[in-house]
Amino acid sequence: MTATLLDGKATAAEIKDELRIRVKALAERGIIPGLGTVLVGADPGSQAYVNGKHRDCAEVGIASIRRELPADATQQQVDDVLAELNADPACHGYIVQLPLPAHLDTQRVLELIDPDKDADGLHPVNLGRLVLGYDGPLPCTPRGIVELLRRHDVALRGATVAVVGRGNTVGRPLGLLLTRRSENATVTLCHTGTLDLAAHTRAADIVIVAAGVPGLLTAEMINPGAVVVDVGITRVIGADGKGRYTGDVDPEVAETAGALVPMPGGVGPMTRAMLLTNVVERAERD
Ligand SMILES: Nc1nc2c(c(=O)[nH]1)N[C@@H](CN(C=O)c1ccc(C(=O)N[C@@H](CCC(=O)O)C(=O)O)cc1)CN2
Repeated sequence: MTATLLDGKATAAEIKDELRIRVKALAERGIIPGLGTVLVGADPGSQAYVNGKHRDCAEVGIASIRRELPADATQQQVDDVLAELNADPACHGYIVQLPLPAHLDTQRVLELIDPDKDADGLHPVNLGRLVLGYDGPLPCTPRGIVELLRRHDVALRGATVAVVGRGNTVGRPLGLLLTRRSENATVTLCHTGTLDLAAHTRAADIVIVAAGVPGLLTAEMINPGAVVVDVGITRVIGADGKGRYTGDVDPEVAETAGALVPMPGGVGPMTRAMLLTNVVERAERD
């Protein structure tokens, strides 16, 4: 391996240390930040992610508010839980764990979250604020990627960045974030309709892959020395019959890249740290 690994787990731990201090300062003002989670169904992956969020809260002193509904919950039951959290003064921000069961209307659910309590930054009002360059909670994964690169001195100003994937949670908001005046990167947003993906990734200083296609980015597709960020996380069944998570970046990329944000241990822990940051920032505005 030649690439320097940019360790998201260690950076997230640093951020949690900083948040612990800010949470203590809030406590002195009589404010305890509260994060709510809404989990519908019993998908083991989603359960593990929600459990992780509550472990993180306990680590930094944020209060946890958990709401769980069965997989066959009606839209009305979900709407009622959101109305309850919107009205709860102890809840500074909350998330609805995605994906939701197919019979539920994800767009409606995201729109019912009070934009002021939108810890994930995925409400249309907050994504609109991002488009317009206004302040607001930022989506956690894009924010985590930018923060990780910043803390590892990866220059964005003037850099060319290929973002692969145009989803609403990562690719599209990431493109917006990277092209803000404060970041000033030049972004090419690639997607399934892109004709020559490798031509775009090869031309980039930084390649960020959030396509959900295991091994999509191979070593021949990058400029030697490029910075590569693996956002993919797909559950696959290995040759041993056991399930495991795999990223969008082929392992051989580590021989050609200058730096690599790996999966696991890269973007995932940063996503969790940014969720806590969004909640603390919201509580600091009280
Ligand atoms: N409402 C939301 N739903 C979902 C989001 C989200 O940001 N908001 N993102 C993903 C799931 N997710 C958080 O919810 C998440 C996924 C993975 C990780 C993580 O730390 N992964 C590890 C590897 C896997 C593991 O060891 O379990 C890593 O990258 O090191 C954190 C959060 C979809 N749903």
